[in-house]
Amino acid sequence: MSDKTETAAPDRERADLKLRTRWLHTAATLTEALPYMRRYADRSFVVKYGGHAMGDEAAAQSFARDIVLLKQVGINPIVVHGGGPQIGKMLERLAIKSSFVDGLRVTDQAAVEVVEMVLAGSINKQIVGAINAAGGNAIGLSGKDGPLIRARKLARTKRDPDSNIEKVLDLGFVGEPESVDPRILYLFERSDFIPVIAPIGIGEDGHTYNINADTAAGAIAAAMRASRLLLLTDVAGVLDGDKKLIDRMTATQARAMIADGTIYGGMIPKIETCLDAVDKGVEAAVILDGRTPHALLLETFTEHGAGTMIERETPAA
Ligand SMILES: Nc1ncnc2c1ncn2[C@@H]1O[C@H](COP(=O)(O)OP(=O)(O)O)[C@@H](O)[C@H]1O
Ligand SMILES: CC(=O)N[C@@H](CCC(=O)OP(=O)(O)O)C(=O)O
Repeated sequence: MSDKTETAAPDRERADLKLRTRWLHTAATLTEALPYMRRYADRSFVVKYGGHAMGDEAAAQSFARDIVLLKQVGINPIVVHGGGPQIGKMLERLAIKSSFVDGLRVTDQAAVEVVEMVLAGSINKQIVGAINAAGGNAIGLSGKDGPLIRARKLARTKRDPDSNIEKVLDLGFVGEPESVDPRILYLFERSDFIPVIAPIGIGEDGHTYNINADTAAGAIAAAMRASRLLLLTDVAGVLDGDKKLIDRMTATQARAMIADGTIYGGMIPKIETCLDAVDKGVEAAVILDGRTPHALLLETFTEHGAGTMIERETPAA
């Protein structure tokens, strides 16, 4: 009995010490984050949340909490989401065939109806619900609201390797942003509400256009002169030839890696979006792993950051 009492006191002390160390650690983390909070206060961060990054329930909740935290400390997060895999599943269920050209979904009339239903309907509302459940106030929009995104049909050409003739490809109702009217987004800057945007645009012809979510996020970031464009995907960032993560790269490096094939497939439009965004005034664009817990917070509030940052080329002196 007396033995028990004698061991209980040191145990309690050890537990107290552990707790105190944890609190000190939390305080240190907050202090470390302070300069970043001050630097980014009132600045816009456009966060593209990809369909692959959405992953499981826990990842979605972690993403939602991070977004709420960004808003809480005075940053203006603008979420633009994808949903490629989810659109694919729905098209399959409805037995509507779809194919891809250079990472873009060829979208006919039947497909575009499904794309809008999945993106602006179920996925948009899932993300809005997750952010609201995490204590935020999210509002779902598509590029047709406002209208935020006026789209034009995407013109794609491809050189036929046999004849060497440039052929025009018809991708159906795939669009690219012709213009972005950011006025609706200014209203969110001055409120507690967080916009969550589905990458759909409206054409001059009155048609609904399916826009690649990276492209839509880049155009919105440029129109908002955002401080950051953050693209959440399902890899750690841009990997070099030895599969090692590159933490910073310039436009020249990125173009060389596309030319030598180290960057390929879905990473090409992502990099092109980043290069275009920094060219148009976004301070920096980052490609990072949306499956890593709190990737957004690590990137925003720590010196180390996360993923690959693509920076504007500084002109030679
Ligand atoms: N150099 C590279 N580093 C990292 N990923 C690359 C690279 N080149 C190509 N990729 C591919 O790009 C993919 C990310 O693009 P994508 O699948 O379109 O993402 P998302 O669905 O998130 O938009 C990676 O999963 C990887 O297969
Ligand atoms: C034209 C085009 O390809 N649009 C995409 C839009 C969704 C998207 O981009 O989603 P992820 O970011 O999850 O890939 C599509 O139909 O899949």
